[in-house]
Amino acid sequence: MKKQIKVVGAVIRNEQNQILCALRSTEMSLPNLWEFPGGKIEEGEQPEESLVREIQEELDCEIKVADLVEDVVHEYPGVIVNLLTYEATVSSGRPVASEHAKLEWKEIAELKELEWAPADIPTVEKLMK
Ligand SMILES: Nc1nc2c([nH]c(=O)n2[C@H]2C[C@H](O)[C@@H](COP(=O)(O)OP(=O)(O)OP(=O)(O)O)O2)c(=O)[nH]1
Ligand SMILES: [Mg+2]
Repeated sequence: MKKQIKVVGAVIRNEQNQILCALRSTEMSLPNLWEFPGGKIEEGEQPEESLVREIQEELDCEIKVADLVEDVVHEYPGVIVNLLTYEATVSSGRPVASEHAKLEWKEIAELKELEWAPADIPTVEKLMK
């Protein structure tokens, strides 16, 4: 059976209603694709807790997590990913990329111009509705 992983991603919005988009680096899996920053849920964690932890690790800032945006199951060649995306805002600090190649704040209308990781596309579509 294919490995299944549970992953959380943050749809971080600023005061101008822009969304923080993160480009995966060449050292990561799915290189050069855009994603909502986040990562794997660890044992015993609630998804919201994982997201706060992952954003602290990856972006060195604190977020406040709000509503669920999408719950997507996507089958990649080697793994099945269950991606939960949540609305979030920065509550302390400023996002700085430590693992990603870059971070960009984008207008909702600009999101479709980026090349997203496949599991993220339903979230992007939901945001554009
Ligand atoms: N974080 C995140 N991962 C995603 C998204 N879309 C998507 O397909 N993935 C995939 C890529 C990875 O195979 C998997 C987990 O992502 P990850 O590399 O961020 O995991 P992580 O932060 O826990 O990092 P690590 O411990 O494995 O180094 O989910 C997304 O929007 N955000
Ligand atoms: Mg990650």
